[in-house]
This record gives sequence, structure tokens and C-alpha cells, in this order.
Amino acid sequence: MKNDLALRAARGEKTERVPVWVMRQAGRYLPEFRETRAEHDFFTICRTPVLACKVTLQPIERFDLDAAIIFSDILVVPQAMGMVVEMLPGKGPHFPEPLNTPDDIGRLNKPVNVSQELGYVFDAITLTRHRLEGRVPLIGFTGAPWTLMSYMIEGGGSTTMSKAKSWLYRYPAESHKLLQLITDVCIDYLVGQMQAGAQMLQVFESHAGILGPGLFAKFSLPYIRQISRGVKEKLSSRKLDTVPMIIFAKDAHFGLEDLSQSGYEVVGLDWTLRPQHARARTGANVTLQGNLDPCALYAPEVELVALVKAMLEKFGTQRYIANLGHGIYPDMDPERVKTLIDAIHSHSEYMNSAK
Ligand SMILES: Cc1c2[nH]c(c1CCC(=O)O)Cc1[nH]c(c(CCC(=O)O)c1C)Cc1[nH]c(c(CCC(=O)O)c1C)Cc1[nH]c(c(C)c1CCC(=O)O)C2
Repeated sequence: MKNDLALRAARGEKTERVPVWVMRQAGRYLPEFRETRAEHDFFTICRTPVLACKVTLQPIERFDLDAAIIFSDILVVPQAMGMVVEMLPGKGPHFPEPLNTPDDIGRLNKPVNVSQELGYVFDAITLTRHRLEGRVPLIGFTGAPWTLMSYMIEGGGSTTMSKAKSWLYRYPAESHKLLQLITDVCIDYLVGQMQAGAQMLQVFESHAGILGPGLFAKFSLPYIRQISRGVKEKLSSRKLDTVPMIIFAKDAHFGLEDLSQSGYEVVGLDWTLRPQHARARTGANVTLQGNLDPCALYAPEVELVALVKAMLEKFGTQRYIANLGHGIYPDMDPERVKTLIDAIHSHSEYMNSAK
């Protein structure tokens, strides 16, 4: 491994500079991605290992990033469970036949043969590991059960998630049944990604905030915990080394203490959290990841550099992986990403040398 900074930071080992990667680093803000995308449908790219590998590497070739993340989508899991998901240009994901009532759970594939349904992701990971030649670690990922459940019921994006949340109040037992089915797939999926070559695994609970503390404690956190435990148990029963795991539960400020004790080495933070508070609330045993406002990249360059420096001063240089607080926006100037990455590296090296 030529650059294992991100892995060392995740394991709590010393780093000479702060590693950085960017959520959605492979995507539409890159002209080379838009070129590939003009020729192929979104899920065709996900399902074709050569294409998924190619777009995964695009940001690595352009920037001095410290990790790659496999190009895919969290919604490949509902697809594996038998649901149709389309990616509508300019609109985002669309499920033509969402789950309307608990009876619809019967339509889902059970059990899911993960290597059969998602083997294309494993192949893309193995190919990308080879093509990376140890330059940087490769991150695999999954959506967390509640976020996936909410898409499966809403059928697409929603500001209130009132359809999905209504299940939690009206059909709690059936909601748990669905969440458990999704959790079982997520565990096998992450283990498969790791066996295929993923060196770190991120779980995206993008819709955590809308739940509030009560529903979060009942319908999100237990499954997030089951996933870290389940993955680690399966790996150790197969005599495989475990890899660091990252939990990113967006807007779940109320759950930060619990998340830091949920079996993940790294806790991802959105930009609404103060770094020092997050440190105090999560303790010394987890690495933090985040949390620059993705919109900070619209600021003039000097201002962006100042914001990066302020962020580093607050997080400190150890047990820390720099990132945005959510995915990068499609209209971002790629030059700004270069400024971000270079500022993180140079200022954190300066901070370490000044000690
Ligand atoms: C909620 C969620 C989804 N997908 C994902 C999440 C969790 C992270 C988050 O909270 O944003 C995760 C995801 N989606 C994508 C990646 C690739 C890896 C990376 O570079 O980070 C990852 C890690 C590619 C993508 N996933 C999507 C695109 C753009 C689609 C296109 O090219 O037309 C990309 C590059 C589409 C997608 N996929 C999803 C939405 C809501 C959308 C539409 C919004 C948008 O258009 O950005 C579901």
C-alpha cells in the first residue's frame, strides 16, 4: 500500500498528514464522468465492472485523494431484493412500484442470494483494487436499513418521508420485519465487498435526521449496530481480518453518543455539528470524518482555504479523516476540489510539524 493514511487514521494510528476523500467524488461535477454518463445509463455503469472501475478512478487520477470509493449506489440493494429502480435524469431515483402496504413485503426476494444479485459490485471492486495498484485504499459501502426502507416506500426522494414514517407508527412490527430483511442483505453485501477487496466500509444512513431521537433509537440504531456486529462476526468466523467501518448518519446530532458506541471505527459528521463538541461527545476511541459544508466550495478560494484551516484546527490532525459533510454538488468547479484537498494536506502537515 503506497498511501494507507486513511486506514491508519481509521484505526487510530498516527498520521503525518490528514487524509481526505470526498463523498460523491466520482460524479457529475467531473467532465470526464459526464462524458461516460452521456454514453451509458446510470445503472449500466454500476453493473458493468469496467465502467464502474473507470469512473471510480477518474477522481483519483485528477486529484491527490487518499481513498477511492467504489462507484455504485445505495439503491442496488432494493434492486437485489427484487424492486425496479430507475435513475431519472435531473430528478433522481424512481421506483415505479414502491411498497404501499406491508402486504407488499411479500413481493420481495427472500432470501436474497447476494453474490448472484450483487456479484457485479464485487467484480467491480476486485477489478478496481487491481487497477489502483495500492495507490490508495478502496472504500465499499451500503445504505443503512432505514434509509433504504424509506426509498422503497416513498418510491423516490421526499422532504417529509411521511409515507415511510407512517409505517413506523402504524405498522411497527411489519416495519421491523422489513428492516430486518434489509439488514440481512446489507451484512452479506458488506462481507462480500470486503472479500472482493474493499479495505474500508461506509454505511450511509442519509435519512436519519427526519426520524428524531425516538424513532431513531427504535428503527435505525439497532440495525446500524446489527450491521457492524454481523459483519465482524462473519469475517472472524471465516478467519478474515476485519476492516475499518464508517457510520454516516446525516442530521442525527441527537444520536452522536450512541453512534460512537455502535461498533464503527469512524463516525461521519454532517456540517451542522461543531467539531469540538463532536469530539467531546464521541470520546477518544473513534475517528471522526467530515464535515465541511459542501457549499463552502462555492466560496472564493482564499475563503475556502481559511474555512479548511479552521476545520483542521478544530478537529486536530489525529483520528481524523477530512471530507465534506455530505456529497459534492454536481455544479461544483473541479478546481475547488483540488484547492480543498491541497489545503487539507498542506495545513495539516504544517500543524504536525509545528508540534
Ligand atoms: C441517498 C443516496 C443515494 N445514493 C447514495 C446515497 C447516500 C449518500 C447521500 O446521502 O447522498 C450513495 C452514492 N451514490 C453514488 C455514490 C458513488 C460513489 C461516490 O463517488 O461517492 C455513492 C456513495 C453515485 C451517484 N448516485 C447518483 C448519481 C447521479 C446520477 C446520474 O449520474 O445521473 C451518482 C453519481 C444518483 C442518486 N442516488 C441517490 C440519489 C438521491 C440520487 C439522485 C441525486 C443526484 O442526482 O445526485 C441515492
